[in-house]
Amino acid sequence: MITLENVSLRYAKGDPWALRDVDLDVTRGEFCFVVGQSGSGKSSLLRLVIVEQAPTSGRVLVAGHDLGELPQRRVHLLRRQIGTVFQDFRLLSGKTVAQNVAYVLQVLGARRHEIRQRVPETLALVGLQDKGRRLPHELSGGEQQRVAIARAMVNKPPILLADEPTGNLDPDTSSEIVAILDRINRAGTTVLMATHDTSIVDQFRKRVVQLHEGRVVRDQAEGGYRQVVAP
Ligand SMILES: Nc1ncnc2c1ncn2[C@@H]1O[C@H](COP(=O)(O)OP(=O)(O)OP(=O)(O)O)[C@@H](O)[C@H]1O
Repeated sequence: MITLENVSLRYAKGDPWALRDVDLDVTRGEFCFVVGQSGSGKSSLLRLVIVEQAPTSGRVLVAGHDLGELPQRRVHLLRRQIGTVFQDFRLLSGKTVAQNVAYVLQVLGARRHEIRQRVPETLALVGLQDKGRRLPHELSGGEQQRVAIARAMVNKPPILLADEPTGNLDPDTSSEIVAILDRINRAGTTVLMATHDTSIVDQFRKRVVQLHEGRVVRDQAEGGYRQVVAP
């Protein structure tokens, strides 16, 4: 579903490498954490997948498309297949919860009856069926992040990217949010989540790809945040 082949990235000549010789293959239906210290390249990796950034060298394939060969006019079609969630929620403050979620479908030109059906369905998926008329500032941080997840999922993309989605949340709320991502993953969506939340990674035991100075230094099934070295 997401493949990086020998990918390196630096933002400008003379800069350090943000990513270096990265090989990664995330198959359909996987849940994969990308971990590493601040500046290790996690966000850069996600930016390549969403076509916000081209690699300096190497190949990136997403949902069967070689991004190096994807014409600019097709990029928006690929992005429709990728839901995104960020640390800072990025909701539209003047719109209600339901309007925030509906907006995506409106932009995609969905029919009104489809919007009327999909929005409550998706709010129920994240447990916010009773909060559709609230404004974002009337919600807790965890609830705002649920709205962001609903917005990301309302058009049923096969891929969900999450960049530090628990960065602004307390530990219990963080667990709830990742439990929702886990549920979405179990329903078939491929999830790639960048995080430096140690307890979340240890709790959920998914595939862990660890970056250090742009290189993959660990790729472990059901891993913890830190590699446990056998005595
Ligand atoms: N737009 C940019 N222009 C120039 N350099 C950048 C840019 N974005 C990131 N970098 C550099 O690329 C490297 C990797 O950064 P990146 O944001 O991918 O790391 P990260 O692991 O996501 O960090 P954090 O956890 O702090 O978000 C860093 O050296 C950073 O300074």
